[in-house]
Amino acid sequence: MGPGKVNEDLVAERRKCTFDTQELTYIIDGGKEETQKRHEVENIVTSIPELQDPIPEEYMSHKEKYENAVRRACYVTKALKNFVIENATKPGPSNRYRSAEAATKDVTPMALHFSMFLPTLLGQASPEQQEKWVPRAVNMEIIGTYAQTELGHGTFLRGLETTATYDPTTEEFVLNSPTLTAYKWWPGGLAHTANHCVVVAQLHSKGVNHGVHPFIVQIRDEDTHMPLPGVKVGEIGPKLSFSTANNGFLGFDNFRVPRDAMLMKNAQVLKDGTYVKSRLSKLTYGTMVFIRVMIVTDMAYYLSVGATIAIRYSAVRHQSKPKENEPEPQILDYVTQQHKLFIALASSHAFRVTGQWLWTTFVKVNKALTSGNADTLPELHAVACCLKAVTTRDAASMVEACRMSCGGHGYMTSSYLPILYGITTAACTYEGENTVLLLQTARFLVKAWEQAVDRKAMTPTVAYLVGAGDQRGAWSSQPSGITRGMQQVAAGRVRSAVEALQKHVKSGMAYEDAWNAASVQLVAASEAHCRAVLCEVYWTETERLAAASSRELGAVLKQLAELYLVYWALEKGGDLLLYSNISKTDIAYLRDRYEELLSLIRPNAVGLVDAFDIRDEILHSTLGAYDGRVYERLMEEALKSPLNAEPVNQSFHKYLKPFMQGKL
Ligand SMILES: CCC/C=C/C(=O)SCCNC(=O)CCNC(=O)[C@H](O)C(C)(C)COP(=O)([O-])OP(=O)([O-])OC[C@H]1O[C@@H](n2cnc3c(N)ncnc32)[C@H](O)[C@@H]1OP(=O)([O-])[O-]
Ligand SMILES: Cc1cc2nc3c(=O)[nH]c(=O)nc-3n(C[C@H](O)[C@H](O)[C@H](O)COP(=O)(O)OP(=O)(O)OC[C@H]3O[C@@H](n4cnc5c(N)ncnc54)[C@H](O)[C@@H]3O)c2cc1C
Repeated sequence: MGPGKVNEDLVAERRKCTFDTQELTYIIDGGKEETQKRHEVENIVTSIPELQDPIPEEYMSHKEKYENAVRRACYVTKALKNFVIENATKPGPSNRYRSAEAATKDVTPMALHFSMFLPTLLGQASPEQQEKWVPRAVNMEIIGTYAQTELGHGTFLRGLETTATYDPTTEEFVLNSPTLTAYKWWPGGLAHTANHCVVVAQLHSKGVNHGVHPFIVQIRDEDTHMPLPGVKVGEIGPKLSFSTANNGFLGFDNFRVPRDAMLMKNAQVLKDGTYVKSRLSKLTYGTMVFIRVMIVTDMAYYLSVGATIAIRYSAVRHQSKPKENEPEPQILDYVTQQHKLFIALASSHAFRVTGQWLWTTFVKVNKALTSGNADTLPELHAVACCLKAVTTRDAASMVEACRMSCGGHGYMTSSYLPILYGITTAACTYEGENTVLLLQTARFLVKAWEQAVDRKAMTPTVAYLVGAGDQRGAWSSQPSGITRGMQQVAAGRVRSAVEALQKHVKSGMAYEDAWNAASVQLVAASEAHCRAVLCEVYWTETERLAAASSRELGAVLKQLAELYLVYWALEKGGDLLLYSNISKTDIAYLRDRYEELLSLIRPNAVGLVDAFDIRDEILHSTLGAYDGRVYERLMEEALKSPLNAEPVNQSFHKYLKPFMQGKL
């Protein structure tokens, strides 16, 4: 196989694909026009001459990696200015911004500017403040981040210690970090990239603490980039991944900012220090809801990357000889390999579809909020919390399964899978630690259960709870039957958790202690509810998409969605036996059907990942490139190791030789 030639296994795989991969690409991108725009963006990014690295990023020092990431981020952002502006001012799930991924293999130090700083200005600043700050932020005359988490507190926002005390004599807020644990800790880009940030601090005025509020704060001189007097800022050091994200710490010592640094769309402080309450205190948490909604689509993307790498590699890789007289099979032909990988493929579609649904819900709720109606906010918060938690947990474990499915080569950084795992698993913690978020959803479910028992009107995502305890109904192993079964599991789990909670309360426990005692069950109830939502949204949307697609593609889309449902029905077999009318025979049928679905998807596996249409320059993987030249690429990358620049390393003369000769 010469350079540039496509691996023959991949050629054969592509030949046997039964559907038009481009038709699916258009669906994934949200239409032909979106695919074209994404290609346009990618063409710009991949032709930036400055993006050719002198040596692979992995071999750079910590400091060099950061400097290189800043260089790349600047060239990419400059080249993509128009798209960046469009994306920043019209947010929503789109594959276009993925092209920014080409800026760095890891996370760009400008990520927080776009993902949280700008959205906070758009969501929390008054119209006058937006006029002042948004154009500067959009044009990147200033670079910002979102500084909320502290050394001492990330989850418990009411426990944050940074203070912003209003001084009416100068009409300024005085920012302070009264303790070590009050230092901001984690914000991306904070260390050496940002010169502004949104700081979340306890607002004190006229001697009263009004709780946490957001402030826009300049932390570095716009010209010299020196930290301003009273600001202590730096980097938090190496971590599992995010090595180029430039996460930082930040402390304040009597640092003064003008009154209008407080973002005043919701609550306000008047010149004399009078505090004007927000009509809804939780609006301060709005940026977090927005990001949690976006994360669901991020996870769809990360899974598409993991699946592309592992499935292409599995088509190229041959191993073992089950039949002595036949060639070694492609590892993709092992059903256990299909079991590891096809669920990642299906989950990517499930999360994309659900992410889109969640975004539509978010937009509707925000429209209602603008006209003063906050009735639907609790449901949005509840569903965004559990979807963020479950999709990040699934994505992290499935990306790790993709990595392990590539055997030893999956452990190579050049496969990209270790980096991808580091990025994906971070999402289980950031933007709300997963268990904490599931417990938020549980609060909503407990109330919803009480309403369902009283036969009150229910909001859409929990409507299935009404009457759930009365009649189980006949089991059906068809997709809509499985979806109903997952709802029965969720209802059963919610009921059990509520009963546990009530039992603890009746035994004399304080409600908070009873909550803690029942919390394992409460988390399980949230997960079950979330799975029911995922199954329903994915199947309903697949039926619509399949009906609007060619017969060939429609069939494949349905196989994938059914695989997702059957996989989770089997995973939750115990719960289904407890809470639905499924029988042992039904479970045996589902096992057979699962194997059948794996074999139906097998011929299209490579076509399905090709349809994700992720360019090699963005995939960054020796194992997953389109041409499948896996071994050549592994060797090419290995030869780039600085250790291979000389045949004998100086450590031999300095240490090894004297050591081996007993002269050390
Ligand atoms: C690239 C990576 C970038 C990463 C960036 C970051 O990580 S940035 C950092 C990201 N950091 C994080 O994500 C931090 C995670 N922590 C948090 O979000 C919050 O502190 C908390 C929600 C855990 C608790 O907050 P608390 O102690 O103030 O609240 P509570 O438990 O007492 O509940 C009171 C009521 O409020 C309701 N409610 C709560 N939130 C919302 C909302 N957003 N909307 C609407 N409602 C909401 C809740 O349902 C409850 O209603 P109920 O039942 O009474 O009717
Ligand atoms: C890669 C990365 C990037 C980040 N970027 C930013 C950023 O840009 N800006 C920013 O402000 N922050 C950022 N963060 C911080 C992040 O938002 C917090 O780490 C996160 O919210 C979790 O908070 P914590 O670290 O305090 O965890 P903790 O709350 O201390 O969690 C530790 C354990 O305690 C448990 N726990 C805590 N409270 C409860 C409870 N009430 N009930 C049950 N269990 C509980 C948790 O489940 C967990 O198991 C980032 C974090 C990471 C890892």
